[in-house]
Amino acid sequence: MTTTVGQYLSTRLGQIGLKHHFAVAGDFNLILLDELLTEGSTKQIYSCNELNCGYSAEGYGRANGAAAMIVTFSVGALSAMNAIGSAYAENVPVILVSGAPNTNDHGSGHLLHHTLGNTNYGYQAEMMRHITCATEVIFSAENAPHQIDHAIRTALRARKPAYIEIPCNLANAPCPAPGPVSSLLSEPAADPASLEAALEETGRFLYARDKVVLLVGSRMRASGILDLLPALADRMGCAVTVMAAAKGFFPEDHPAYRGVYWGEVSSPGAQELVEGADGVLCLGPIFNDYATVGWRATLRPEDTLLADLQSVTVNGRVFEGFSIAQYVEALAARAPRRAGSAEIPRQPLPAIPQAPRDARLTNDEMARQINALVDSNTTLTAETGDSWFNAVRMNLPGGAKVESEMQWGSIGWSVPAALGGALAAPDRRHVLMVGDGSFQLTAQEVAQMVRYELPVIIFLVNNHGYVIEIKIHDGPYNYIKNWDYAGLIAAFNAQDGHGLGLRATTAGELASAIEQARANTNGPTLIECDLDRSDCTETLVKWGTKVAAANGRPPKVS
Ligand SMILES: Cc1ncc(Cn2nnc(CCOP(=O)(O)OP(=O)(O)O)c2C)c(N)n1
Repeated sequence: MTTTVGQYLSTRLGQIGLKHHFAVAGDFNLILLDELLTEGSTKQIYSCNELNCGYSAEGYGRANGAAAMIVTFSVGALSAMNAIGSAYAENVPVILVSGAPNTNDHGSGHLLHHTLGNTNYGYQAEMMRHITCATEVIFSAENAPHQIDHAIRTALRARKPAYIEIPCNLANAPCPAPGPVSSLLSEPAADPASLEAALEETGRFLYARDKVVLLVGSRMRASGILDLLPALADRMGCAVTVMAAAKGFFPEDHPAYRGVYWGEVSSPGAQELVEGADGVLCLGPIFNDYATVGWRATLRPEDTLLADLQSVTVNGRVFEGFSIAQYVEALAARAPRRAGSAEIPRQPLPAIPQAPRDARLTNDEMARQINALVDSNTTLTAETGDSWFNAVRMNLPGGAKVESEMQWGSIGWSVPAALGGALAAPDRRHVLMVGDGSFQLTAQEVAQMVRYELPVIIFLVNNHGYVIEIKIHDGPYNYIKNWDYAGLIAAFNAQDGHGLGLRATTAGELASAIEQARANTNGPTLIECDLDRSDCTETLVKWGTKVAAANGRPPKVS
């Protein structure tokens, strides 16, 4: 029984749970795209460019567990690399598939279009090795199944992107048909001795302490066990905090929840709670410069247990040989009760008073009205910028989710990512907060939201410039050309669209726009929120000055 290389790939993508794949056509991938259409396991979704294609796949992978994208060689794949970098940094398994030159051209001395103008076609795969967990260049149809399975299996296990290169003359070449997909989906069993040793050392850490706090980090997105965390909290009876990049990873209506720990820009009481605890059990944290507010929010190593996706470090020992899912599942069944930290009451987030309807729109009023829109079935995507700080200060109902990109932080990510998330989870409400600066990088993907009739509610935060950069370090380079953002929708609709573009300059106009957005279920609603440039969150100002100081550290004199 045989199939073709492209249909083998298509079958596998459907078997691992994808319902869509993203693509931009190019002459090196057209036959491959045909094979995917013929096999039909996943719907082919088109993007305006390969960078947006990658961001959409990354956003889809966050909601769906994995994603795939098909681009053409060199001019397509190199454009997608920024998005694959995001998938790598944010632990999202995106399968990047690139069409490639005909196998007969290798070693022929032929110069090919779209290449660097020499006869070495291997540079793309070499570049991809640095930002993927597996890179497979297919040269024979017979070996293609093994290579495709290896790339997908590795991506799923490592929670990282993988790269597959398919020559244009092999996409419809016959190859062996696939065996059971279980060989791609099975997780390696835990090493019993290592897991037991880690749990025993964890017990010694916890029994020696009373005021222990759980701190949830953004790598937990890749763990697949966020729904297990309340059970662990209930078992231990301790307080739970989340890092900013993990906002929404623990239900905020759970009695143990105590807010976002982000150093001096934490939720009220969270910094004192975490830094005053005699033990912090960290799950999947990323302590980078932004998360530590310029290396100022650091925990005492001797009082920190660090549980990462494939290892646990505690009491000066490191344990591997199991996944964080296996570790947390076992811990939730045997951890000692450590309720001291939960005796400290939760401090509420400062309430934002409702502005009069005719008042000039402010950042606070915008955040208040967006927060009111977020319900238990909402996914809120927050772009790099003051949108991070607006998202972090919101009160989330249980079930609400927040997607951000605080490790990679590539502006423009959020617009295509919100499209991907909306495709992956059509039963949820999708709300996007994106600044004017970021929006200008990937704005055209709103046209694809119109095309695919995705009712994403977009809050375009027009504070007239790169305000996050202004707060870090100002200069003429932070001021951008203003657009008629609401007016863009008319261009994107182009006779056949259901997009809606609205502009809000007062509290009342915003309230009315949100009501219209709720009713617009056949396409995106872009609400341009016009703010004064000086109007941003206090936390952004405080955080920006500290990050600027960290960037400005003088070189060490040796
Ligand atoms: C691809 C990429 N290029 C440049 C940067 C640096 N950067 N980070 N944030 C910004 C400005 C963001 O401005 P907006 O989206 O308007 O956000 P806010 O004004 O802060 O609400 C830049 C220019 C970046 N983070 N990513």
